[in-house]
Amino acid sequence: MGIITESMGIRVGRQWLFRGLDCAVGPGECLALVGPNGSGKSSLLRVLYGMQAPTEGRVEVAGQIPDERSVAFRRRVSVLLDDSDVFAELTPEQHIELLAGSFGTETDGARLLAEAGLGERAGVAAGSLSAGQRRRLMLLGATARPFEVLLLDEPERALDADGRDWLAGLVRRAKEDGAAIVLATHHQPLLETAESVITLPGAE
Ligand SMILES: Nc1ncnc2c1ncn2[C@@H]1O[C@H](COP(=O)(O)OP(=O)(O)OP(=O)(O)O)[C@@H](O)[C@H]1O
Repeated sequence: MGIITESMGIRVGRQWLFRGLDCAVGPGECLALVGPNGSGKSSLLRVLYGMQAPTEGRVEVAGQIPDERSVAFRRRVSVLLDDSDVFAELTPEQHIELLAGSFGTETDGARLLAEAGLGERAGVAAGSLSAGQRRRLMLLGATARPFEVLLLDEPERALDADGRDWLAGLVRRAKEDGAAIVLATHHQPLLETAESVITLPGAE
């Protein structure tokens, strides 16, 4: 089902970030968004997650008009956006247990945490993790659950070289599992996993 936009535009105040955006991302495909700071990558991802409506045009995600308040929508669409965060009081282990509980899935938390490089830190409060470790936990939170659509805003932020390799593997696996993916990124290996790239022009 994936993601479709038709003649979509977003205006902020009197300024159009972009207009006339037509795109289609099918299951197992990845679209990368690039463009300078302030060009509208995060705004576009927020529209795809139904946090704000587009100013004009049509958007369909996982077969419906995006609406982050809809539980059914949130179960099909997983996100890591620029304001995503961890639960500071809970440990990484507890994050994974919570996720498995709410989706009713069998999850090998110890293996996932070890692969994420969080094995040693699995039992400490997430609030005391380093920025890169928190980022790894957020990425696990977005991917260690079922989803049809995955939206990621600069997922490589705060990750070291090993973390970026691990992230590229997560994205490849999500594609193989049939997810439709849109990610904003400045990281070349992630761009290379994408079938298509949209460059938002930014201020003229
Ligand atoms: N809620 C808002 N109110 C006013 N202006 C906003 C709002 N959200 C975004 N903007 C403006 O819209 C423009 C696009 O912002 P956005 O965060 O989408 O860009 P971006 O491409 O993700 O940037 P970056 O690469 O810095 O993350 C910016 O000029 C920003 O100031």
